[in-house]
Amino acid sequence: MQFQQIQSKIQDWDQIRATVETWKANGEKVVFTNGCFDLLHYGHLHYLAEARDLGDRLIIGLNSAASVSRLKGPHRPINDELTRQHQMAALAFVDAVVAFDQDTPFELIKLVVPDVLVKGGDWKPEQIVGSDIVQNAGGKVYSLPYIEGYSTTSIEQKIKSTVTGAS
Ligand SMILES: Nc1ncnc2c1ncn2[C@@H]1O[C@H](COP(=O)(O)OP(=O)(O)OP(=O)(O)O)[C@@H](O)[C@H]1O
Ligand SMILES: O=P(O)(O)O[C@@H]1O[C@H]([C@H](O)CO)[C@@H](O)[C@H](O)[C@@H]1O
Repeated sequence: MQFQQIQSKIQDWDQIRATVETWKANGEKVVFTNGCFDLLHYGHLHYLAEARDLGDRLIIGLNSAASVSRLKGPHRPINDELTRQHQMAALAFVDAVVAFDQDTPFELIKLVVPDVLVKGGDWKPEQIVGSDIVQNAGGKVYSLPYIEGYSTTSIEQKIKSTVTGAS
C-alpha cells in the first residue's frame, strides 16, 4: 500500500498533463520545481518544503540519468534514476515526479504551465528556465533561500576524502 502510493506519484508526460488538468479544474494552485536531486540533503528538503507552501500541489521535474550526466559530468548521477524518482516521490509534500531527458525542463514546463515556478537560491530569477512561460500565463517565479554548506558535490567530496584518507 505505502509503496504503491509512492509509485503512483511517478508519472510520465501524458499522465501529468491529465493530472494537472484535474488539479487546475479543482482550483488547485500548481507549484513546479526541477533538478537532479542526486544525493538528497537538507538544502533540498528546506527549499522543497517552502516550495510546497507556495501552492496546493508540488510537481518535481527530475533530470533523467542521461540529462544529469550531460549537466554534472560522466560520473554522475551517483544515485540511479529509479532511486532518485522514488526518494522524491516518498516525500509527503510532493504530489508528482516527472522525469525529463532534455538539458532543460523548458518543454515540460510548457506542457504543465504551473502557477508557480521555483528554484533554490543558487539560481537567480532571471536564470530560471521556463520563467517566461509561467509569467506570460500570469504565474509567479521564485528563487528561494539557499542553505549554505549543503550540496551534492560537497557530499561527494566528503565521501571521496573519507575513502582516500585525504583531509
Ligand atoms: N543548499 C541548497 N539550498 C537551497 N536549495 C538548494 C540547495 N542545493 C540545491 N538546491 C536546489 O535544489 C534543486 C536541485 O539542485 P541540485 O540537484 O543541483 O542540487 P546540488 O546539491 O546543487 O547538486 P550539485 O552539487 O550536484 O550541483 C535546485 O532547484 C537547487 O536550486
Ligand atoms: O539540479 P539543478 O542543477 O539545480 O537543476 C538544473 O536546473 C536548471 C534550471 O532549471 C535552470 O534554471 C535546468 O535547466 C537543468 O535541467 C537542471 O534541472
